[in-house]
Amino acid sequence: MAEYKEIDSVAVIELKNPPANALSKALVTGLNNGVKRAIDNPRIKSIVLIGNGQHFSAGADITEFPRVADVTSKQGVSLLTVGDVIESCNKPVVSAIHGVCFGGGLEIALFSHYRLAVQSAKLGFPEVSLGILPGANGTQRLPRVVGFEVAMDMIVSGKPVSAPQALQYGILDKIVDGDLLTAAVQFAKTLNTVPHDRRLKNVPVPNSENANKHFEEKLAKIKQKQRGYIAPINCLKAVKASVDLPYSEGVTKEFQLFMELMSSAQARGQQYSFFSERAATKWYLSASKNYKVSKDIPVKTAGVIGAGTMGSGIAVSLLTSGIPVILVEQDSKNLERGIELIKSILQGGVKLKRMTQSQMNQILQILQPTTKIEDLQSVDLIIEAVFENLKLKQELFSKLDKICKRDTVLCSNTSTLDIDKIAKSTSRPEKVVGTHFFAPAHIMPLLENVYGNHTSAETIATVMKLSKKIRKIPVLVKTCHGFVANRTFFEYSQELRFVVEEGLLPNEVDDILEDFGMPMGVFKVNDLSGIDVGWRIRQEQAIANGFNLTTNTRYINGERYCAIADKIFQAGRYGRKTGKGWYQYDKPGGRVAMVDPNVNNIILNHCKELGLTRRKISTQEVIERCMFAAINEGFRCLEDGIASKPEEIDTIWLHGFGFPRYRGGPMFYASQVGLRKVYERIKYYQKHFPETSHWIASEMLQRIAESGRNVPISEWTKFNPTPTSSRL
Ligand SMILES: CCCCCCC[C@H](O)CC(=O)SCCNC(=O)CCNC(=O)[C@H](O)C(C)(C)COP(=O)([O-])OP(=O)([O-])OC[C@H]1O[C@@H](n2cnc3c(N)ncnc32)[C@H](O)[C@@H]1OP(=O)([O-])[O-]
Repeated sequence: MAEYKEIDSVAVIELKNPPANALSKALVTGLNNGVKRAIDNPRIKSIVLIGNGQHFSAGADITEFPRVADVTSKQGVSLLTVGDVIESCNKPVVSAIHGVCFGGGLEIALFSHYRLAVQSAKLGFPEVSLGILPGANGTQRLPRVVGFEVAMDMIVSGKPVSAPQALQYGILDKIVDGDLLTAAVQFAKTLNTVPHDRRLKNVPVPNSENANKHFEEKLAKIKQKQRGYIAPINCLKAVKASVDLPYSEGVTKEFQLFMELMSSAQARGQQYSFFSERAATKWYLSASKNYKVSKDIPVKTAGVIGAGTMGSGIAVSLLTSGIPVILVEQDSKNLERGIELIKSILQGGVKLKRMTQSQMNQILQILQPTTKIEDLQSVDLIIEAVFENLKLKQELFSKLDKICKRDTVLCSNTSTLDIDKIAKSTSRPEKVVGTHFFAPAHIMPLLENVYGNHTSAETIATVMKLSKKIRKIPVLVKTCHGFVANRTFFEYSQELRFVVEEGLLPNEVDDILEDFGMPMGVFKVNDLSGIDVGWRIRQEQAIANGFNLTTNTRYINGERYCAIADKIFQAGRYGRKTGKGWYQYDKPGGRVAMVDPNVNNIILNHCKELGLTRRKISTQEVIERCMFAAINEGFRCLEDGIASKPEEIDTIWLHGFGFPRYRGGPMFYASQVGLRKVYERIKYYQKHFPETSHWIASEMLQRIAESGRNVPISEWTKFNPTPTSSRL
């Protein structure tokens, strides 16, 4: 766990806990023993701490966090005790850093007397994203090096800094070239004693004159931008304590704030999210087809068909990851519009200093716009982003099948359509796969990849690998209408339309959802995505299923239907783009949503026409109805084998719909409410709304709820009554 060796008069202690040298109890104990051994050996004059493998250390071992008592135990060796041993050691201790030096890893480095790093190293305190704060005195030590303002920014944002930036801030003493160990040992040999100011607890916080002002400003920003999150606030308070209190009292304050977070439900949700994102990327179809063994096809060039908002965003994601793109549109006018869109997205990146003008120009060099689909004949992968129409997509895929080389992977950016039906139009169904991007495609992190019955493991491996390359968080699901994202979101939003039909106004519903932690209420989301888009999808579905959908429709095949959205469409209110939808906007395309009495009239008249008596609906009822409807559908996705584990559903909601990270995702939220209660409430709503089939409880949910025990989320799939896939 921590390997000890001696190079001349220098003791080298190597942190070794693959893959990221997480500071488990065992590693911390090994480190402590190593430092003590070096202290006890009179031949040793200085000590180097270094990481084995790719990183110095990713910080405390998060897998040990559920056992809060272990992490904070005063017994045995903790990060704090080893930190004290390092700092008080009379032999100089040098941390030699490569890869990442995060969280507890950076705290170890700040207990050390000197810090060296290679150019590519990254240093930071990401604890805030796990719902906690740097609890091994990081909030009291970093400000003593970099000053209040920089420490506050680093700890509250959780964003790492590069080695050159860390050198500029004074976190590093030196950046070294060549072999890190050799350089660190050489450096350590030049050191004899530990000067007073090399022990950070002895040093005052520099540049803290305006701390009160910076604190207030930051607090206001957090409350606005990270509404509902408690960790950033406690991080901020802890850093402020470094200015307000002497070191010994500051660390006590840090401990108190740390413990508050550590025992919070938010920290549980955020830490679950960390692991669920990783679990979701691990796909498994069978022993011979899974993320471990299946090989991908390298994607050196790509094609994008359709240069609308989606296609342009997808092209930007590929281009900015260094993948040359051939962009195809049907005519030069649309192509020109797409190129302008791409340029304006890139220009936005230049404005935000995410890239330079010359980097933008280089990116544009690898974009090849064309109106000839034949130009795609030799690309490795194509993503189609044309209008959501099955016939259109089938025709396109059939054409691509004839044009492209045999091993080109054909992806559809469909958000609902059955991948098998698209694949059927080709002679290579094994190469056809869904890549469902979320708008805006160059920003939203989620990529819902969809496999059909014939999609090969090689094709899946290719899109999963590509997703990571283009900085997306991929989740693999099986094909069905709407996949996981839209299947679950549909039930959520449908239930909220019923709530409006029964008594609340759209803005009242949106306020409740935003207080719950959603970044935007569902009606604002509708306005953003376009009321006309939803209307068209409903109409297409109606036509496909052979019924007529009008503003008078109340039931479809005995199922309750709410036509208010259709009435909003009929009034020419298509959403933000027309300056009016569920809300009134400051201008077409504007962002400022205002309540519109005309919308309220449409709703009230609708209810009058149908003879519906409106009623008061509580916040609890709104949350239960939309969340439990989505959760029940999530369980059905598991039953149908569309999703293979709850973590996939949660990752989709976190990164596709901005579900609050501190709640973990809808399935995790259900686990926190308790599945017994969720099940009982679903049964209750089924009794009250018998004409809505999404209130028929999933059998899997029922089994878990009736098992009589609190089944952990990791064991839920064992209760699946109809596993349709062999996936784990
Ligand atoms: C009394 C008070 C005591 C106070 C104590 C508190 C001390 C401290 O302040 C708190 C912390 O340090 S909090 C910590 C603050 N630190 C952070 O928040 C850092 C979180 N980690 C990261 O940012 C990224 O994982 C890396 C950049 C390290 C690697 O990225 P990459 O190359 O894309 O790879 P990848 O796929 O991401 O990870 C590979 C594998 O490593 C696993 N794993 C990773 N870190 C782990 C950890 N700390 N632990 C356990 N496991 C960790 C990860 O799960 C995965 O496992 P799998 O089974 O293969 O799926």
